[in-house]
Amino acid sequence: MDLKSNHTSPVLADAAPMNNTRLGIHSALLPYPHSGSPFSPSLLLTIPRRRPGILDDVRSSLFDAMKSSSPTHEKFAKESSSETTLGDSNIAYCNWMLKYPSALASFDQIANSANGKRIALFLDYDGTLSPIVDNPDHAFMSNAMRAAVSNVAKYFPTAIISGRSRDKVYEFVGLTELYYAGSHGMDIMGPVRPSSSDHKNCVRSTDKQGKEVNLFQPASEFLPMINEVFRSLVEITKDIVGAKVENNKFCVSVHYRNVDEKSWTTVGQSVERILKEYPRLRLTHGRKVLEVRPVLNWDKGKAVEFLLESLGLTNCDDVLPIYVGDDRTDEDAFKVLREGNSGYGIIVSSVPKESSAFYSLRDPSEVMEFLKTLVMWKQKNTL
Ligand SMILES: O=P(O)(O)OC[C@H]1O[C@H](O[C@H]2O[C@H](CO)[C@@H](O)[C@H](O)[C@H]2O)[C@H](O)[C@@H](O)[C@@H]1O
Repeated sequence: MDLKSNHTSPVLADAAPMNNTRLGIHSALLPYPHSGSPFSPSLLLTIPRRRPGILDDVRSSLFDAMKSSSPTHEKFAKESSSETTLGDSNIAYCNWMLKYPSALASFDQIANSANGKRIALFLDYDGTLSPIVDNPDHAFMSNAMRAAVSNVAKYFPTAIISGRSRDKVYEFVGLTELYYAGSHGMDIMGPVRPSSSDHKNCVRSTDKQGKEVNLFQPASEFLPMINEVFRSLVEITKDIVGAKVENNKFCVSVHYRNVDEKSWTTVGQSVERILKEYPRLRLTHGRKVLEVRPVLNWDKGKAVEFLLESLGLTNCDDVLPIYVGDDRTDEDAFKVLREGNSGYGIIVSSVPKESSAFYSLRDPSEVMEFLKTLVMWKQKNTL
């Protein structure tokens, strides 16, 4: 089966991909050119194509997007002023915290909102539970963090929602008492609920312990395409020193953290060249990573809604979902909670960045403190 077709670039402008999309059915965006799509129409996204003849703009905007995907302290200091010092960037961070207060310093406020409510906890993995490291295969979480997550899960339903493949993130976390969503929410293993079995692409399955679970994989039809594009991306980037392609099952990551900055454009253009042949795939940006994923109206925000529904926690006034994450893909979840006025997003960042979150934490060690504080608060309140 030919998985490709010649359409113009599927690359989305980076800033706010979802704002540039229109929901609805579009036959050209079906994963395969056949009728009777397995997708619910509302899961299909249409994406505006770029005008031809603006290649230079495209190149520089791609490079800018790649550059800004994971700002460092030094970069932020340089951008703030020509004579900045570390003190200035601290001031900028403190100013930023006026808008996104520390979830630790504001814990009493969070606890007040949580009084009499059931907290549901959603945690991103990379940069949230584990520090960002150069080698994605070595992004291990500490035993102390594992213990903190395990403890918090004793009191609140807890799910990990990651861009990694579900198997990989489970391998890193290794806790059976959690729910896991991999591939940016396109691969969810959650509790069995009669309501969620109504969803298309939802099947009963068993987890590694033999427990009955619901498996939701809205992008399952894309699997052959993703595997094919993974191989092409490995091939096209094989001579770029430091580039690494990771197969995350329903999406592919092309890492450029270890690539010399002079070659970042080459990485970006190589990915764009491959994606030109796959109009049903799109490109988004993460932390020094380009993420190739299906054109599907499904993201971490939808995954949160799906899990809440599976847990029987939808439309309940006494539920407070809390989502902790560091990446642009976590913004979809922050938005769902903010727009629904239903819970709190907590952004993990040591530099100021615009976010739909309510609170902030500086790094994974503060995330661990926050999880421990939640447990202590719950224990105190259940005595
Ligand atoms: O949703 P997440 O759990 O945050 O996953 C997002 C991506 O995380 C990983 O990449 C990032 O972390 C790596 C390890 O610290 C780092 O080397 C890389 O530069 C970061 O982008 C993961 O490897 C990707 O596949 C995930 O999509």
